[in-house]
Amino acid sequence: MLATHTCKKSLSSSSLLTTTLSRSLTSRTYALSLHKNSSTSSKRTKTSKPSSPINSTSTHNTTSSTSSTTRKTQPTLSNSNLKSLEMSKTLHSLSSQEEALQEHQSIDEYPLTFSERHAISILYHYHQSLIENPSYTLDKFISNYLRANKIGKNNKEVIICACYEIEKLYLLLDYMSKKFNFDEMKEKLEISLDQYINRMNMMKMKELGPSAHLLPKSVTFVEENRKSVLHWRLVFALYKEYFHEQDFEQVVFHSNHADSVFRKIPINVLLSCPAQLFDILCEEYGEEKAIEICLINNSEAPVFGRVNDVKVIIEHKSTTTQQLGSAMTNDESRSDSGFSGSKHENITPKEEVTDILNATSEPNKDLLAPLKKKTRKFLKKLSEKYSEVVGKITPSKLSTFGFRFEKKTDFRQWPEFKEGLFEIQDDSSQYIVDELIRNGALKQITSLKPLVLDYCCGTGGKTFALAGALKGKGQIYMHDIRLEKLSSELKRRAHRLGIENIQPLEHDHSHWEKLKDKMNLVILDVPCTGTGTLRRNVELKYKINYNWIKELTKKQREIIENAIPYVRKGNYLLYSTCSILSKENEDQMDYILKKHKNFELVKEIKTLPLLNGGDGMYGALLRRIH
Ligand SMILES: C[S@@+](CC[C@H](N)C(=O)[O-])C[C@H]1O[C@@H](n2cnc3c(N)ncnc32)[C@H](O)[C@@H]1O
Repeated sequence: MLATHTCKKSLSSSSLLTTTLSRSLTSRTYALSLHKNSSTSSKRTKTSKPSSPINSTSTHNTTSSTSSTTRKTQPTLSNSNLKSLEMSKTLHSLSSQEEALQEHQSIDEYPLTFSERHAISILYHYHQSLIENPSYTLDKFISNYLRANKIGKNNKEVIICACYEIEKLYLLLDYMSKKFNFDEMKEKLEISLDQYINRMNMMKMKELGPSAHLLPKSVTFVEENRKSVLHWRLVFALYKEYFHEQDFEQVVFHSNHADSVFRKIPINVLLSCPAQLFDILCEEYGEEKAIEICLINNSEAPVFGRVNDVKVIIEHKSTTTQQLGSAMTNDESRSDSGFSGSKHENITPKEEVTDILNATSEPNKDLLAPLKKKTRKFLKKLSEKYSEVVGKITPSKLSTFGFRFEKKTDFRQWPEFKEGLFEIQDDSSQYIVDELIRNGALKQITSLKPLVLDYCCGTGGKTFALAGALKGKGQIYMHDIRLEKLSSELKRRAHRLGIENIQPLEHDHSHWEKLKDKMNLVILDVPCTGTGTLRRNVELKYKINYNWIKELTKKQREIIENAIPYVRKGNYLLYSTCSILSKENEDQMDYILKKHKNFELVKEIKTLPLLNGGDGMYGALLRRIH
């Protein structure tokens, strides 16, 4: 979700310095304000010696230990003498630090902007928290962090992108930071960190005045974890030096550094791909293809949308679409989306929208062609309104309702998104729904009120993409082991997309028994390694190993066994993953076909992640013969 933010923004762009805090941390501005504000305290501390870069740390340490000692005794500080003693100590150390700071302004070669500091802080804390909670996702961690720190919109995008980019390359950056001699850089970073700590301490002391002994923990925390913070600063500096806003492949294979820096690094580390995963990819695809996949995993993930046919093509009463539609000719606007009037009156005439449900011919891509035409018309209007923000909006060549945004933005704020006229969904995921469900299973189902069970529904991605083909008929049962947690998001999303025929089914629901042998379609979008989506879930690759794959394939088989009894004779089962590993895909198909002789394979699709294209996915449609 967070990954929809742009990564093109420069980490050091001047827009980053717009917050009060970051402005006050810019060395030059800070020195100036210090000069103006500190004349009184300077007078009082004529005797204090200016410190060298090295003893500026010790000055700070003195301050810090004073404040932490004071913190411990704070409850007894009712005596006014004690208070003034404390205050004079604070002012004394404050002014000596000011002098030290002014002297060393020019040395800080690695000053950090507001966003950069937060990005480093996020990565550092995220890696710490993984020790206790290995399944914590970076997405979730960043959301929580940004909310807790009330980070504004402008800074958010830059912080998120920096975190994603660095995490993607972390194996390589970590290796470089440990194996290569970056002593000069390390030394400068150390000075920079000292200066940062000093500045923070002084700012806080000034802010707190007589209560300076209450110096916030965050600053002393940095000191206590100095080594780790320095490590992350080095990782960050290396990222900026070598990879930021540069083509990764060009840098590691073809740049001036390629020979001097990168040649000695093992290939999997160079690609920031853990050894086991790299071996698995090589085994399956050969080394050349494995390298290509890893390079794609290190590239920026494209953003695909899906035009919601439920609202845009089949029926509509949206004011936003009316606005978009008003740019069309009257004829177009009427036939394309029925932009006015009641829901049922506005279902596009049957002859115009292919009736996939009742079609009887063999699967044929052209069946979806009229829908594709309508999709393009809608996208044209969307482009006219937003091209300045998102660049080109290109219709997908693969899926019927899919399109790609050239640039990323916070689409979720657009009225068209809020009204459910489009959804964010990967192109390959849509392609599987088009080919195997819309053009496959649903076309063959004769029931006028089809029953569908989405057994691992998550927040409904696959199901919501097929819902338009049902045109409000039948029933979609939604199940997930985490249903309780997901159900509010599921309902909110369904409501936004205008889908009414869904029914969440709790695990212990009494209906389960009655549903056996009744489903026209069971969808099994099972939990998997996500090896087809690693550029979106950047931390995932570090978790993939043989053991986990073994556990997952076992779990997938259990889910298959649990769900198979619900398929009605003559009807369908869709098995899908966002993995590109045969153990989770073709091997599971072999397992089903061998164990359940009453099923036959109708069609299988596998995609690999593509630069500027869809993710790696697998889908197989099976039919229960008897
Ligand atoms: C790949 S995700 C599904 C994504 C969803 N179909 C979509 O398109 O957005 C897999 C889902 O399987 C669920 N799951 C895991 N174990 C399960 C089980 N034993 N039974 C049912 N669902 C399970 C997970 O909670 C997760 O939401």
